[in-house]
Amino acid sequence: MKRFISYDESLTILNNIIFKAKTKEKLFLTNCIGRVLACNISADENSPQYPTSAMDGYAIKFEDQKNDFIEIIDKNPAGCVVESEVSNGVCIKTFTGSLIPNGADTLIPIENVEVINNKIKVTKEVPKGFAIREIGENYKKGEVLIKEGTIIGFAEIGVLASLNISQIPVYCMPNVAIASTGSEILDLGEEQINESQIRSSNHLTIEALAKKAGANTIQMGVVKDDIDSITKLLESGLEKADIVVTTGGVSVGDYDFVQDVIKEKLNAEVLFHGVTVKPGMHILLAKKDEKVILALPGFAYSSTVCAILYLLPLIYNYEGANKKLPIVKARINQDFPLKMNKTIFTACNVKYENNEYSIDFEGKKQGTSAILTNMLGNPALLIQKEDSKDIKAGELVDILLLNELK
Ligand SMILES: Nc1nc2c(c(=O)[nH]1)N[C@H]1C(S)=C(S)[C@@H](COP(=O)(O)OP(=O)(O)OC[C@H]3O[C@@H](n4cnc5c(N)ncnc54)[C@H](O)[C@@H]3O)O[C@H]1N2
Ligand code: MOO
Repeated sequence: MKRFISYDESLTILNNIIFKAKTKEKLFLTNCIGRVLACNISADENSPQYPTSAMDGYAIKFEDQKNDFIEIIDKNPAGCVVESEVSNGVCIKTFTGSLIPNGADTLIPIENVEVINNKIKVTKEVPKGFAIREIGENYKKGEVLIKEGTIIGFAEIGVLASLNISQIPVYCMPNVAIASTGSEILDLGEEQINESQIRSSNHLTIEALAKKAGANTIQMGVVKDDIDSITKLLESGLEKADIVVTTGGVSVGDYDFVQDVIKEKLNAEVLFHGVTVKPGMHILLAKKDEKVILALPGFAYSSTVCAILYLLPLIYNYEGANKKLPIVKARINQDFPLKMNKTIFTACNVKYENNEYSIDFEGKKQGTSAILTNMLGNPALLIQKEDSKDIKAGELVDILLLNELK
């Protein structure tokens, strides 16, 4: 007899899965966007390495601002190293990004001087050290700038480039094998030979989700409801992949063989089979050696919601990413009673206006868990926890933003 566990229990089990030791790969910087850094990155030099000008102006000695005139003895464009030095009574014209010449301790901006016959007269004084970027202002030699486990984004790429680092180690992404089971489902292009057959969407929806999350996907297509085909499919999936995802064949029908194969043919360790969620109550999670099998229900909306709730966190876990599903608060426009004692995920429309998210259900169809079209447009999932109260219009509720996953 199936023992249904709560959504929270299922997440605890999911989050406790330990995959085999993480492997690393070295990639060029811009191929690492969204990936997890596999080492600490420290600065091997100060930035800036030398005092540098932050403005266009004249490098002077601070006390010379009182002088009637300071003589300009040289020009110091960015990218050059000027030989001359600043001493009392003389200055060097210096530009943003140029090194501050030896002897100078202050940069007086162009706007604060009058130039008369190759001399400057200070019209507005500045404090000592003005507009000089000190050694190590940006970072100091030896400072850990980016920690192992960080997700690489634009700022990390820029900092790595400034360190002249072209390749970095990142954790490998999991290989995810995906297949849909069902004697009534047809793969793309397969000929329909009777009216009961439908086109399979699940294997491709899940491939899209997994790919967007960065996983390496292995598409295994569609297999019929027979024990041998499903056994071969799962064995082959487990050989190639770290995570095998199937859809269909996990509920109570005579032809729901996926669960039997997982339990009896593969002797996999079932971590749970049955969760009090809607949709997706028949979901099954199992471990075989260091690999994971996620068997999702066949209905298109169910399998998609479950892939979001369970497969994406498995991918984040595998790559060591401290990532969470995008769950935020939103204001709901209507009463929404809790229809059953389960954690329920209902498709809604979301918009962001006046600094808050709001949701409505306009155009959303009601019916079975087959309605994938409810996820088109600007969708989110309203989350009602199983122990929660009926929702009243105008309240703040939890929603999962689906377009963030697209
Ligand atoms: N007596 C009961 N019947 C059902 C129960 C139950 O508790 N008692 N649970 C229902 C719920 S809830 C779900 S969800 C489904 C799950 O069943 P399976 O995982 O075994 O899925 P299938 O029966 O294979 O398919 C269900 C449905 O989805 C369509 N389907 C299947 N694969 C695909 C695909 N790749 N792409 C698109 N659509 C697909 C399939 O034709 C069926 O209509 O069981 C309920 N029944
Ligand atoms: O488990 Mo089903 O997905 O609730 O319709």
